[in-house]
Amino acid sequence: MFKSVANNNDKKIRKTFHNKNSNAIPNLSTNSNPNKNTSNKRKSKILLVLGLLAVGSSLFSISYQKSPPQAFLEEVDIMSKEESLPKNLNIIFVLGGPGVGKGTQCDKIVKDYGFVHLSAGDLLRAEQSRPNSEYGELIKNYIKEGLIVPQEVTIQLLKNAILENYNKSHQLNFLIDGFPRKMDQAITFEKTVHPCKFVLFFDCSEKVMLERLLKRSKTSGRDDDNMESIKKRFKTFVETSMPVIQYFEQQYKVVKINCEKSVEEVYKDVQNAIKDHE
Ligand SMILES: Nc1ncnc2c1ncn2[C@@H]1O[C@H](COP(=O)(O)OP(=O)(O)OP(=O)(O)O)[C@@H](O)[C@H]1O
Ligand SMILES: O=c1ccn([C@@H]2O[C@H](COP(=O)(O)O)[C@@H](O)[C@H]2O)c(=O)[nH]1
Repeated sequence: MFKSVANNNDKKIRKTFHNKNSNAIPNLSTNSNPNKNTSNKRKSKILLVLGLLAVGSSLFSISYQKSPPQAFLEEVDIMSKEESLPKNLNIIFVLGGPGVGKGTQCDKIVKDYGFVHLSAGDLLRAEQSRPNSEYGELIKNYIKEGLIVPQEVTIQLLKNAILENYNKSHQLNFLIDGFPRKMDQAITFEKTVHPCKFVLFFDCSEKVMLERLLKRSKTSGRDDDNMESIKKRFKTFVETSMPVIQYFEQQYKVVKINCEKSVEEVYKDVQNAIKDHE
C-alpha cells in the first residue's frame, strides 16, 4: 500500500516537472549547456538567493538563542512552586521490572528506616484521577500502553512531593520507586533535583513477574494489570528502562538484588544494601 502511494506521488512530481519544462530533461552538467551566459546569470541568481538565506537563518538563530521558547518544565502548572529543593537530600532509586516487588520492599523500608516512599506510578495515577487535570487523559493512555509519560510531568510531580514532605516534616530521605525509567528522566532529575545516592535494582525472570502481576490483577484494580498491557510494560522495561540501570551500573551505583525469593529473604538483602551505604 505504501509503495503504491509513493509511486503515485513520484508520478505526480515527475508530471509537474514535465509540464513546467515542456521539453525538459533535467541536465546537471554545465558543459552540455549551449548558452553559457544565461547559465552563469542563473548561477549568480541562485548564489544570491542562497547568500540571503544564509544571512536570514543566522539572524534567526541569534534571536532564537537570545529568547528561546520557554522550557516545557516551566509550563507544567501541576504546582509550580518557586521554593528551591534542599541540597542534602538522600535519594535511593528503586528500579526493576513490572511486578518484581518494588512497592512491597519499599513498604518495609519505610517502616524500619523512616524513608518517604514516592512511587512515580502512584503519583501519575493520582494526577490522572485529579479532577480537571490537564494531563489526566495523556497519563491514562501512556499507562495503558505501558509507555513512559513525558518526563516533564513525572519530574514535576516528584519535585512537588519531595518539597511537600520537606516543608511538612523536614524529611530528607526518599525512596523513589519506579523512576527513572528512561535515560532523559535520569539525567534531568539528577541535574535539576538531586543525584541519587545509589540504586536498588530488583531482578527477577519475566515468568515470575507475570505470575505476580496476574495474581495482583485480581485485587489491584489497575488498568495495566492485564495480559496486553503487561506484555507492553515488559517490552518498555527491556528496551527503555534497562539502559538506565546500565547507566548507573557504569557509575558503580547499582545494588542488584535477586527477587525470586520470599519477601523476607529479599528484604534481608535490601537491609544489607542500606547498611553498606550508611
Ligand atoms: N518476594 C515475593 N514473593 C512473592 N510475591 C511477591 C514478592 N514480592 C512481591 N510480591 C507480590 O507480587 C505482586 C507485585 O508486587 P509489587 O506490587 O510490590 O511490585 P512492583 O514492582 O511495585 O510492581 P509495579 O512495577 O507494577 O508497580 C504483589 O501482589 C506482591 O504481594
Ligand atoms: O517514571 C515513570 C513511572 C511510571 N510510568 C508509567 O506508570 C506505569 C505504572 O508504573 P508502576 O511503577 O508499575 O506503578 C508505567 O508502566 C508507565 O506507563 C511512567 O510513565 N513514568
